Amino acid sequence: MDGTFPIGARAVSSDVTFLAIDPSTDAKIEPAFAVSSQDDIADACSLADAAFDTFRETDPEARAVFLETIADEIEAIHAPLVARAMQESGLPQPRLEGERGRTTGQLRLFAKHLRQGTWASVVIDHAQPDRKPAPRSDLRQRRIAVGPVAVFGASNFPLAFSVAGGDTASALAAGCPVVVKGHPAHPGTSVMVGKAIQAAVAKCGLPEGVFSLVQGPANELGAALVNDPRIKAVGFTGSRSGGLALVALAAARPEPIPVYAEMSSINPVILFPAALAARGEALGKAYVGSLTMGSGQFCTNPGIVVAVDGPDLDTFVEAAAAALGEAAPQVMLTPGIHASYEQGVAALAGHDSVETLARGIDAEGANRGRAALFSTTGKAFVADPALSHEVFGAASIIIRCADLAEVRRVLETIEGQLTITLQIDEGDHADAAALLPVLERKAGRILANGWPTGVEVAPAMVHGGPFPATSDPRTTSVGTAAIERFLRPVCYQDLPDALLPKAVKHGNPLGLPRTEG
Ligand SMILES: NC(=O)C1=CN([C@@H]2O[C@H](COP(=O)(O)OP(=O)(O)OC[C@H]3O[C@@H](n4cnc5c(N)ncnc54)[C@H](O)[C@@H]3O)[C@@H](O)[C@H]2O)C=CC1
Ligand SMILES: O=C(O)CCC(=O)C(=O)O
Repeated sequence: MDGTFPIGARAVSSDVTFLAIDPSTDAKIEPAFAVSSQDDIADACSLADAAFDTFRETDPEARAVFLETIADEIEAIHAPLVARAMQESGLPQPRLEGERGRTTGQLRLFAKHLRQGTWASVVIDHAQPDRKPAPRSDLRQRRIAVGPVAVFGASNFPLAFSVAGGDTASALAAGCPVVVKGHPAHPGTSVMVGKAIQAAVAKCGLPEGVFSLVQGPANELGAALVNDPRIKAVGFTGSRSGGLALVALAAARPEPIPVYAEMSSINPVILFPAALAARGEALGKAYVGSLTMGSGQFCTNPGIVVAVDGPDLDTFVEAAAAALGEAAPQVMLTPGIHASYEQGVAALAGHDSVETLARGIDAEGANRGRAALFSTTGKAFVADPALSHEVFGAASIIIRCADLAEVRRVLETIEGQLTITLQIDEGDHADAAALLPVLERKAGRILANGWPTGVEVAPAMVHGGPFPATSDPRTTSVGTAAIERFLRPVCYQDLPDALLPKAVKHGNPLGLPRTEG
């Protein structure tokens, strides 16, 4: 690895460099990586703009082959890539092996989606020259790519939500050139994946500006990228403050653009009475498994549990506290994320209305996240919005409610969520059904008798939700529907066949599915 980053077909170096940090030791890791300059951003955006018209009109099959080639290139560097990602993130090998599989699987799923063709949403309203009182024109609608897209890699998924993650895969599938702003926590991983994409661009004979990667430790870099007039949309996963900063920048541009930011969520889990009575102990153990997985560094982490107080909840709490007390400390992603976790846990521990139920095993060593379990009452939770703020890491609050009406009030109080989980048995169906309309207003995904962590990458998936889970609740950042963020409709009225794009030509040369009327 040589420390350069890919802009179009070039490998760019700089005298200004930065180093990654191994969070398990706080030691700096070689090599030094070039910091991108404002000129590099302008170059990347200019190349992306130049590539746009050619890339967006490639046949779906050509883009499908491109996505598959990226997957192949990433697989070809599997072992060194996983090794570098482990060093830079502190995440264990099996997790990163799985994440690599999810990344390449995601690219291949978008390839399949492109071949299937519904994404183009072709609608043909045939001309009705004899219609009375006025004839109808021939109207043909398809969707085209919005333009070059800026993608911000996430710290907590150095592969699946980073340089070749879901935002990049969906934007490239749509036909948008992509400029990634790599997360400064994993520059080596970013460069390795960025160069794999660069190789795929060359192998597929695509214009070089289809992909570039810029990186560096400063936020200003990301701000400059969002402000570049050639960028037409932004994909982001990270903090609420970061996401909102980008939304504000994008809205203040002379030409405002959409920002699809996935930000904060506390992912309530509701324990309904019959389920709690039947399997409180098992639920307690399983909950801690989901909570402590990956040191809790998932935006889908179960941050609150809501249930009616009583002996059955006590059984759940005892099992959860016992399991959490044995939870081994895990290295967190960055010193900053660890510090902000410690701060969040200290604030909860010091809150007058919050009881600390258990802490995970303590350990020597840098950036070790020690799990934490708290409880409070429904009344206290409703009274203090601070208790519903995300603590990013393995911390969670059990909310003891007086009755199901208070459970409902708690759910009505919370902000928008990525997920809400129901633990239900048949005896709970009526109570759950009564609550469902409230839950639908709050979350992008409602699940029963599972746990929210571990999002399936599939056509029906919604990884989104009302603010602050995301900045735009109408879409998803995971699954094939994510492509819709980067497409817009264009209608062709009475254009001669010779001028029509292939997608809407009379003979349908691309064989795309059509709705005709
Ligand atoms: N909900 C979620 O999925 C996640 C939440 N987080 C939260 O974010 C905190 C910090 O973690 P990070 O991953 O570093 O997230 P972050 O939001 O601070 O940074 C993510 C990316 O956005 C850029 N960025 C942030 N603020 C910016 C600004 N004002 N202008 C331009 N660019 C900006 C950063 O340079 C980085 O590339 C965590 O402690 C945690 O609370 C982090 C990861 C995932
Ligand atoms: O739970 C998952 O698999 C995905 C979580 C996620 O999107 C995130 O943490 O950013």
